[in-house]
Amino acid sequence: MSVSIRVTDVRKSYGDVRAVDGVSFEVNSGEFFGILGPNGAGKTTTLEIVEGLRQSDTGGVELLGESPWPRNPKLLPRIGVQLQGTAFFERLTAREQLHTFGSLYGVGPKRADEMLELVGLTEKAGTRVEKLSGGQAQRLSIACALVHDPELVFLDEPTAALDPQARRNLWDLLRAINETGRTVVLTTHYMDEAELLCDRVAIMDHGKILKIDTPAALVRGLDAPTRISVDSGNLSAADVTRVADGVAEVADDGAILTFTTRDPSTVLTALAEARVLNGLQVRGATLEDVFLELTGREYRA
Ligand SMILES: Nc1ncnc2c1ncn2[C@@H]1O[C@H](COP(=O)(O)OP(=O)(O)OP(=O)(O)O)[C@@H](O)[C@H]1O
Repeated sequence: MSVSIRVTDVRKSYGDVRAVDGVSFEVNSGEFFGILGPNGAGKTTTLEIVEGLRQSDTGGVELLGESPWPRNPKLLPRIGVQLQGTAFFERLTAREQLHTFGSLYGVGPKRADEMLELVGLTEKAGTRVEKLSGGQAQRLSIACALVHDPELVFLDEPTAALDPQARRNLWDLLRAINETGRTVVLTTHYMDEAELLCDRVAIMDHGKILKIDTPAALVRGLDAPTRISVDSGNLSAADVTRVADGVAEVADDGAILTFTTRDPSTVLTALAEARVLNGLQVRGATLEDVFLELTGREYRA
């Protein structure tokens, strides 16, 4: 497997703020790689340094075997960058926007129209960019990042501010892009998005990478108990401990009774026999629990 991106001990400060504080990671060719962290974690700054849009204070970046800084024109046709807060040319239609972007790379109008189709915007081809919805604008900006068929795509919080349906549609699109063999690097502050899309995730906070692994391995590494909840009213917290051995952290908020166990089979069997499974929800650990374990605090995007 070849390495597309190699980042070694990169640092960047803005005055007193250490935005990126000794970050190292590698991204393999064809991988879907995520940088996950709350607001201000340093994701965008890291990405901009890797893309060659920003100079690091110290440390090294190798992008497709080249140095992205100082600005490296050889890399431009090979990478696609979708920026946070899309900057479109004003007063152009979606199609004109994409044709203009394409022409900067010597890409003809046919390919630009194919991209419009790929992101599901053919019907909006004649609509001015300022009239597009948030989700449509995000998809157009992704089409702009892909129009020259780059082998590596960077997406900075592509689903921020989208409604749940639009996010899901965009996830399908991003998956399809990765399945064509392109390397995708995405930043996000959505745990579920990282868990669902990424082959590997770097969890970032306060300018540092806390851990990198597959979402499954990160969660497995926690060895966390299973969380079970049922409607309260059918049994009290005291009943739970009586009904089933090995439960802990019993909490009743008046509507839902929640507790944890390391022996879900036995507990669920006991609850079923006691006929108190109404409203049952069973949840394993998530990346949210991983973040809590790593930082000692709840995740706040
Ligand atoms: N141009 C800048 N000048 C000064 N400080 C900056 C600048 N850009 C970022 N910062 C600061 O650096 C830190 C990291 O910011 P960055 O945008 O990289 O984080 P992020 O993880 O991408 O956050 P978000 O999810 O909000 O985009 C923050 O404290 C931010 O306020």
